[in-house]
This record gives sequence, structure tokens and C-alpha cells, in this order.
Amino acid sequence: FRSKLLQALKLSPSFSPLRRLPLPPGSMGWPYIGETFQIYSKNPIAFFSHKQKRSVSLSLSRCGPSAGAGRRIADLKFMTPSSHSSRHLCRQVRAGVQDAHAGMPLRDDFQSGGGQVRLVYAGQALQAHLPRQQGADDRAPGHLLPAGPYHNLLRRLVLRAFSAEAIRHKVAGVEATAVEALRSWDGRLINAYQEMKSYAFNVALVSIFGREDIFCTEELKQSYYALERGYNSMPINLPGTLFHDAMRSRRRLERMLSEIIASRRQRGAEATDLLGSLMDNEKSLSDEQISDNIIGVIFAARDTTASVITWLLKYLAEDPKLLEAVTEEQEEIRRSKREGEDECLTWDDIRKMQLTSRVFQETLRAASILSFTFREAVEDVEYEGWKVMPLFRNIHHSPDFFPNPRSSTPPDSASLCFQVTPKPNTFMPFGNGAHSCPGNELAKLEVLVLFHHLTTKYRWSLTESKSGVQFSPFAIPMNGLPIRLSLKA
Ligand code: HEM
Repeated sequence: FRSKLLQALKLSPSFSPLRRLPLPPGSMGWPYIGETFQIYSKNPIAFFSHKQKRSVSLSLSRCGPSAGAGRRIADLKFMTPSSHSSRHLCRQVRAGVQDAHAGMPLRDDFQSGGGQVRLVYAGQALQAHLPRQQGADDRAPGHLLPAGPYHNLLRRLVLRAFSAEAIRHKVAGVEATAVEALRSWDGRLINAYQEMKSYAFNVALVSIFGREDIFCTEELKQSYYALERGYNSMPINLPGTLFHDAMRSRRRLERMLSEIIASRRQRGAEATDLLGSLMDNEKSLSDEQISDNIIGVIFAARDTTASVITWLLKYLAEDPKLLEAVTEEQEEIRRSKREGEDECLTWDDIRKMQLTSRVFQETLRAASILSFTFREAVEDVEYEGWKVMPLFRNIHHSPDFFPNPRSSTPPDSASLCFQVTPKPNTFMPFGNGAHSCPGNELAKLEVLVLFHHLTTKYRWSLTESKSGVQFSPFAIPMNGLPIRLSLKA
């Protein structure tokens, strides 16, 4: 009976309610909610440095000396809703914090997807909406791309659709989306972050479905937005709650996506976009799995890209010299197109945007929009159940790796901006290893195309003097950066 009960509760066979695991000293925060709000809304550098001051040594026996066995791990503990346990709504989770100087923690996972740690996002509501493991029930944690052999398959299919080779054929689609978006903002005061989320959503649709298949963009958008409102809600599935609405919207989204899949099937699937790649017959994913993973990719693509674009708008507006240099690079590309000929951007044009690309990289570093991510120790670490968190933000802002790691001011002058290639494992805006971002080429393309048209045809100005960073949980400029944008005279 005991083993069946432990299995049903998803607890390890060695679980004992009386056995207390050794934990470093420190507070567990408030009952029930722990320090969840602080971790999601405060500056992670300040939050973690307080914890790191009280750090203890933790031996990670599998890592070996080269990976820094015995590195310092801070005593952060926080409570977060977890779907690992069906015992309570919330389960106690202990989080380990990696020392910024140690480079990547638990390299095995980051580089090969292997044993010691696995990716687990915090938050039951979020997990409930992310793709499931193959054959998993509703209580299993969701991931952007689920783990194990199923992850390997999905990753191959996703990479096939978003590799540089595939993305080069998407320039026209992304450009049309950018031009249309800019036209809609002309002469208006806009909330940059909200509008960039809309742009990133439209680019995601173009790259997932191509331009022919999206016959219900508005309904897709409305349903996805309702789903998104439930991502950080309390996981209470009762009518009237955000979580309940989100679950309903997810089902509506799934219905729309299966109509799109059916229509594509009638026309014959081609592997030129994500839908085509996921529908590839040999791999035989079910319609449900295809929809599930499309929703996961939209989630991964949207706020991330929107935050980076918003920071770029801010940094360039605050540094006229840098803006001038970027504009000159883009003007040069525009001038190189002979009048009367096709004026659309080509992949070759994109490759010429060297300075703009560097400013993009510097923005990724300075803004570090994804401050950290989650891993959970599964074996050979001293403290069972700890979340292990690579703190990208701390690493990107460490003076040991970047000579001038300021975060709230614009990148330095154009000539200094990202000239020196960073040391290995010190620049990870797209993560590293087994779960690194397969959408990085698309993100870069959509940024470069947008800034080509933005700098050559439009001007924009910041309308708020208030600076600062809001963690929501992605790092964005205060109040989403209201700006006024208009065509150049
Ligand atoms: C500037 C924009 C972006 C940034 C900074 C970013 C960053 C990241 C990071 C750091 C990870 C690793 C998370 C972890 O290890 O836990 C990740 C994963 C992922 N990203 Fe992105 N991302 C961006 C844009 C995109 C876009 C445009 C797409 C879609 C085309 C995308 C799709 C994904 C997917 C599917 C994963 C999960 C990969 C896996 O688990 O194997 N991302 N992203």
C-alpha cells in the first residue's frame, strides 16, 4: 500500500514525512507563498546577492573539479506552486543559486541533457499550459519542449523549422509583418512592450504557419491572450477564475489549431515551416501533440523577443551617437538597392547588418531579459528537491567577464559595443546546451528587419523620464516604455 501511495503521490520510494533533509540556514519566507513574489518581482541581482551572502558549500559529486565541485550555493528557499505533488496545492521547493563566478552549473545537463538536473519551471498554472511529456497525464509538469527522447525528437523538428537555413526564406514574411506594424504605430503614443508583443506574436504565426494558413489570426490572438493571462494565476479551476478562463481558452486554441492542421493536411504538408515540420508523417505526432507544442513555442517566442526590442528602443533613443551609427548602416543597405528594382530585404542584406547585430547582442547582455531559468536536481546533489538556477543576469553583469557591465544605461559607443567575443559560458542570453533556445535566429531576424525600417523611415522618442526595470518576470523598462513614433519628415 505504501509504495502504491508514494507512486500515486509521485514521491520517491525513500520518502519519509519525518526525515528532514539537511538545509542551509535561512528563511523559508511566508507560510504557503514563501518568497515567490519577491523572486518574480524584484531585481534578481539584489534578491540573490542577499541570499548569496549567507551561502554554504555544497558538494556536487558528479561534477568533478573542472565543473567546480563544492561551489557555493546560496541558501535561497522559496515556496512555489508545484505540480510534482498532488498532496497539496503548493509544495515546498528549495532553490539553489549558482555562484556567478562558477560559470554554468551542472554542465552535464546544459550540454548533453543528461542525468543530474532536469528542466522544471516553477508555477503550476504555467506548467498546466505548457506541452506535456509523451503519454503523460495532466499532473505531469509541462515544458517548453518536454524532456527525454520526446524532447530530442521535438527539438530536431523545431530546429529544422528555425535554423538559419530555414529562416532565410522567412525574410519576406517577417518584413511584411514589420512594415504593417510600423504603419499601425505611425503618429501614435504607444506602449512599446505591449505593441512589440503583438509584433512578436504575428511573426511567430508567420514562422509557424507560413502566410497561407492563418485564416483566423484575430481569434487565435484573443484565445492566446486569454490563456496568457492565466499563466501566473493560482491554479484553481473554478468558474470565474483566471486559471479556469485560461483552460477554456486553451481548449478553444486547440480546436482552432486542429482546423488549421486539417486544412494543411488537405493541401499536403510541406516541411518549410514549424507546422510542416511537426506534421512530417514519418514522425507521426498526434494533432494534440502538434497543437500542444505550437502553443509552447508561441509562449517562448513572444515576451522574450518583445522585451529585447523594447530595451533596444530605449537604449538607442538614449544614445544619439549609437542611433546615428546604426541608422547609417541601415541607410547604406537601403542605398545599395537600385531604384526600380525589388526593394525588399534579402538574406544577404541581413548578413550585412553587423553593427546592428552587435547592438542587439549588447542589449541581450545588458538587459538580460531572462534573469534565470530553472533546473531541478534529480541525482547526486546533497539536497534533494532543490531547484538549481543558472543566474544569467548575474553572469552577464559580472565585471569579471564584462569590463563595463552596466545594466540600466545604454550600450557604450558603437565602436566599443560587443567588439570582443565573450569567454565561453559567460554570454548566454539564449541559454546553453540541451535546452538552449532554438528560436535565436528568428529572434535576431525579426529584430534586424524591424530596426531596418524603423531607423530609416521613422523617429521615436521616450515620453517618460522615469527609468528603471520592471520584473514581470521578464525584465522590461518601467511601465513598458511609452514612446511616440512617427514617420521622418
Ligand atoms: C530574444 C528573444 C529570445 C530569448 C532571449 C530567448 C531565450 C531563451 C532561453 C534562455 C531559453 C532556455 C531556457 C532554459 O534553459 O530553461 C530558451 C528556450 C526556448 N526558446 Fe527562446 N528566446 C527568445 C526567442 C525565442 C523565439 C523567437 C522562439 C521561437 C521560435 C523561441 C523558442 C524557444 C523554445 C522552443 C525553447 C525551449 C527549448 C528546449 O527546451 O529545448 N525562443 N529561449
